[in-house]
Amino acid sequence: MTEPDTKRVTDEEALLLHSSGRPGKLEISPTKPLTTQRDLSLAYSPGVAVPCLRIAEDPSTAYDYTAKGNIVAVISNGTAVLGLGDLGALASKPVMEGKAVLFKRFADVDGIDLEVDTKNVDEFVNCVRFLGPSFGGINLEDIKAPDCFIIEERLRELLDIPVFHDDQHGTAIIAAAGLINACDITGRNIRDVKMVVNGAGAAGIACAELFTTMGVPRENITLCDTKGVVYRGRTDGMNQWKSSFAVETDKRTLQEAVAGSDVFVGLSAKGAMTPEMVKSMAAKPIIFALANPDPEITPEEVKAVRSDAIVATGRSDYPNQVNNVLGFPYLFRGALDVRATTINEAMKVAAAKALAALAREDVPDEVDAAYSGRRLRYGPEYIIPVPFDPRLIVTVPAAVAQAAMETGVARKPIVDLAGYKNSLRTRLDPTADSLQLILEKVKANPRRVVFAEGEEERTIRAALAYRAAGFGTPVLIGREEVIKEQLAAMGQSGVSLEIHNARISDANRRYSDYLYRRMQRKGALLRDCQRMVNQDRNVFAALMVAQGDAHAMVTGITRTFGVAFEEIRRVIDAKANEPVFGLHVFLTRNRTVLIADTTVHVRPNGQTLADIAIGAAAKARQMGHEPRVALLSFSNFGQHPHPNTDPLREAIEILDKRRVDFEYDGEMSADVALDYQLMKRVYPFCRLSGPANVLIMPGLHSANITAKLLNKMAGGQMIGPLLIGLDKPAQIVTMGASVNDLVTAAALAAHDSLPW
Ligand SMILES: NC(=O)C1=CN([C@@H]2O[C@H](COP(=O)(O)OP(=O)(O)OC[C@H]3O[C@@H](n4cnc5c(N)ncnc54)[C@H](OP(=O)(O)O)[C@@H]3O)[C@@H](O)[C@H]2O)C=CC1
Ligand SMILES: CC(=O)C(=O)O
Ligand SMILES: [Mg+2]
Repeated sequence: MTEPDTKRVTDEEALLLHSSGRPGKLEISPTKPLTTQRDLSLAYSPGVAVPCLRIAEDPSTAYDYTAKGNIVAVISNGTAVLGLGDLGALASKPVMEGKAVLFKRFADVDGIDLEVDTKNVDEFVNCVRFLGPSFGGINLEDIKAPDCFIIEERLRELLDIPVFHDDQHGTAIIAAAGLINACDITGRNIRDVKMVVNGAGAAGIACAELFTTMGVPRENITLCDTKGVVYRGRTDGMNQWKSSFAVETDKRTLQEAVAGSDVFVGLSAKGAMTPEMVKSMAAKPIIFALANPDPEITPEEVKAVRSDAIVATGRSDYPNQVNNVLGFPYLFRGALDVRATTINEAMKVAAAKALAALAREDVPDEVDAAYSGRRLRYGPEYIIPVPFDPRLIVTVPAAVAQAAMETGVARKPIVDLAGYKNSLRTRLDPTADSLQLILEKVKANPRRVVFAEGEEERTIRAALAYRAAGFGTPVLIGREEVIKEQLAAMGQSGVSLEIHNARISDANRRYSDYLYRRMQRKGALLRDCQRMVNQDRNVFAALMVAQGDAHAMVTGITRTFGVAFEEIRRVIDAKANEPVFGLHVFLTRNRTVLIADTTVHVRPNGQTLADIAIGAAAKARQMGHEPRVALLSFSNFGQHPHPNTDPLREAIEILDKRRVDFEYDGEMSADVALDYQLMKRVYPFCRLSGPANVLIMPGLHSANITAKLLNKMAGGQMIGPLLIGLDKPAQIVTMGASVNDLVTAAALAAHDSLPW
């Protein structure tokens, strides 16, 4: 079983993430141009009056003329924040922003968080009720029981959009999916299981309800809370929702209830379950310890006493993550797409069954590879899909939308379900996905990465973050006393890191000899090589990689790219017959573009441009994109013959002769490359079948300027420069790189050291 080896993130890192740049995790961006006076006249007064009047006449047109149909409000009063209790409305905001970004990331739903500062049920209901028309749906979050039951019920009656309490139904759907499969794997019929649900709050009651809908007899469920068993006749700490699960029994404690049971579902608090209780359960017990952030009992504690158990938690660092993140984004995606008036039982059951069925399917290679080290094969350690499975966005919303149509709550039924599934596929950005999968693959195969500029504070922080993220062992080059001083200044004096001081390293002689063998016919004496090994940390770091003492290296914040590159190249060669070049990956919501060569060749000739195109196309494929390569210029297809466009035309001829297996064309200007309608209208002969996603620049001036302008001025995410084509993995960041940039570069270098 995979176990969490360390605390994956430190408190400091979590605070830094939330406070860095624009504080928080969300921003709102316009979808229409607002540049000219005409834009303003259309989007605002007078143009805006027209849709207002249409909506007043026919409210359903709000879905056509406003963003309503894709917005879900994530609303809380902070009375049950995760398992942390009543922290109040404001303190719940990080979780609500978090849920909003998960909506966006996993299902392209625009989530917006609202923290309502009242514990009064009537006030809360009134507030949400009157805000309701603004949204396509309402996701209630972290509201304590029993208030959450009353709030949800009343809002469902008052509003004609889906109102869904995530902690109830999101959790119940995922737990039900896990239960279906755990029963299947242990050979149980869901109708026969004896179950204890510990926690009689929002999540516990809703899970028990959905389990009964799925076939578990009500009398087979024993509900427990802080007062023990919820039995018939109990009066202490009761409410009508608990009463509906009160059973006739002599048992009074969790310990008594659990003895002999098949299933334990914990939705209570850390440590509520003990190893003794686990021992007393039936053969092949099913244990869902779902309290967040710490479960009722850890998988290690369970396995120590019962190796035959199937265990799930709410955490991402153990197998079998039963967490509502697998549910709410996709439930709402499906519901919004058919303009559902509600999310009903049929839609929940459809989602649970779709999740359960997906876990039984063969896992795609890229997901499997990313989680290697874990067994992603249907069985005791894989009863539920993993959150980064790209099939979820297609499978679950489609099942939910279909159920909505079948039960008559879809205001806009989908006619072409296959077309709908295709459109779902395109909602996610494959690069964000593939980057995540790359990082997961490194976590599953941790690597030793040398951080050459080991005395720099940013580097030390990145090294700590690299290790904390589970990517492997960071190795710092520098003087131990200086690094320790830095650590102390950072409040991390007790922390130990592997440090190599080049000057006094045991490997010094071996590295000098190796370097001398490479450089003796390039004018260097042994003593020159010794000096380089002693004094130059990039050379030393590269030697560690070249000599197999580390898997990869990262550098760049103290030297310009050119200097760092030259130092590394003294030690590491290019791959045979491949050019070394720099690549930036620019990600925006609707497209991902790879730009090359942004760092190495100042005036590439035709051959080099063709080689760069081939290398960049291969990288695009590795990142999940089918490459469409454009060789860029100021000129389109011979429009302005000029010596500067000759290498581009030559490159096209070379690619023609080499019969490469990807689409390419040029020379063309950037607007033509990126605007497919313009391309087809003006240059219908162009061989690209869509807008270009790999841009090969004619020279370093334009490439480097483009990458930096986009990074500074455009609203997207830039990854890079990635150094492509070296025989051993090394990455050079820019001098202004952040700690996060360094960690990403180190992880990408680590990934390059893995066999493909
Ligand atoms: N994995 C996932 O996806 C999810 C996990 N959860 C987790 O479930 C837990 C409960 O959340 P939620 O239902 O929203 O909260 P609520 O406040 O609505 O309910 C909490 C319930 O847990 C009971 N409880 C608390 N401590 C214990 C204990 N030591 N032993 C037995 N019962 C206990 C309370 O008992 P009483 O009624 O007597 O006060 C109450 O019934 C949290 O830890 C939360 O993180 C929630 C949603 C999703
Ligand atoms: C996951 C979640 O929603 C919770 O723990 O409250
Ligand atoms: Mg919650």
